[in-house]
Amino acid sequence: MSTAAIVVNPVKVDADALRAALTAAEERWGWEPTHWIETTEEDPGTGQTREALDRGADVVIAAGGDGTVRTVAEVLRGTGTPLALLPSGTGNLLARNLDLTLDDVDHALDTALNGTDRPIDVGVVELRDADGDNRTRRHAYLVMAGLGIDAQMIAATDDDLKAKAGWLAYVKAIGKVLRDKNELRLRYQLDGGRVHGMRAHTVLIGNCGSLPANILLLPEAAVDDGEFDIVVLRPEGFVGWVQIIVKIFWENGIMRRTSVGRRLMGENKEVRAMNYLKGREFVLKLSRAQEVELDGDLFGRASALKTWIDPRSLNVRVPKDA
Ligand SMILES: Nc1ncnc2c1ncn2[C@@H]1O[C@H](COP(=O)(O)OP(=O)(O)OP(=O)(O)O)[C@@H](O)[C@H]1O
Repeated sequence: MSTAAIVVNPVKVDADALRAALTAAEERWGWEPTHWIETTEEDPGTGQTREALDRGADVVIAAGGDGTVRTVAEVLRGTGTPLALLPSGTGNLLARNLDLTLDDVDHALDTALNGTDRPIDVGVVELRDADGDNRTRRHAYLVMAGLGIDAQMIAATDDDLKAKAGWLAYVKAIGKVLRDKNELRLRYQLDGGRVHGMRAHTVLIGNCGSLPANILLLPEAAVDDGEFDIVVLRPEGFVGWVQIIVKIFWENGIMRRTSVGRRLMGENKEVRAMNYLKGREFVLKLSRAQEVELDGDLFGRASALKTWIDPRSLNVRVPKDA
């Protein structure tokens, strides 16, 4: 008989309801009782996932928000043991990008115990700390890494508003962050090529296309194409920001439905304030240290980073009919 382990963030999950649903799913599919392991503030999932692997779990279910999913995935990367998702945060970035059920616990558990495995790419990043002693920290991310305004936006986003208003909270945060002047000078190298220098406000490195707030910013990014899609935002002045916001709303179909939107976008959908790059390895050096964001959580300040794709290194459970 097979056994699952579930890594639960008890702050995010109704434990009694989940235990009952788990027992029913185990009975439906003939699985042994699931190992129930809770995260703590100090260890948000690393030790728990290692314990699940040590116990020989056939699948590890992450029950929590994007931070919990990222932490569990970081440990499962390269092991072959599949990750199943029981979305319970506000973002659910990976589940959205994989078109998984967001609000049906029984369906999510059926997928965990009786789904099929889909290999996806994982982003790996080495962050060089800002304090100059050249220490590096290595992390994995599933959806995106960001720095510049993106990370500041996450820091400035009010959690209550995020819960109530979804992506509107980010629009408010963009306004707040833009009041600071914070252009970065950066040097980057893509796939070992020439070193480029540029000024920018934000760099987003995407493994999937949908960002927090469920906004599609990187329409071509696919989770298993072995490549990142990178977008560098370098707007000049107010018009540049308007162009970017219009472009994002255009890609999401919001602007396309209005005549104002069609007029603003015009015939030519190229926006000079946005640069798109594609590659497997990206090295970035910054003129001053910046807060870095991985899958929507902040990871401290870094003055340089190197990131690469670990292709198809994580199995994710998806429904058999997906
Ligand atoms: N037992 C616990 N008690 C208090 N805090 C916890 C506990 N377990 C985990 N945490 C904290 O929860 C955070 C992770 O939350 P998680 O990613 O599950 O949800 P979230 O960030 O609200 O998700 P989303 O961004 O999708 O809304 C970590 O900061 C971690 O320290």
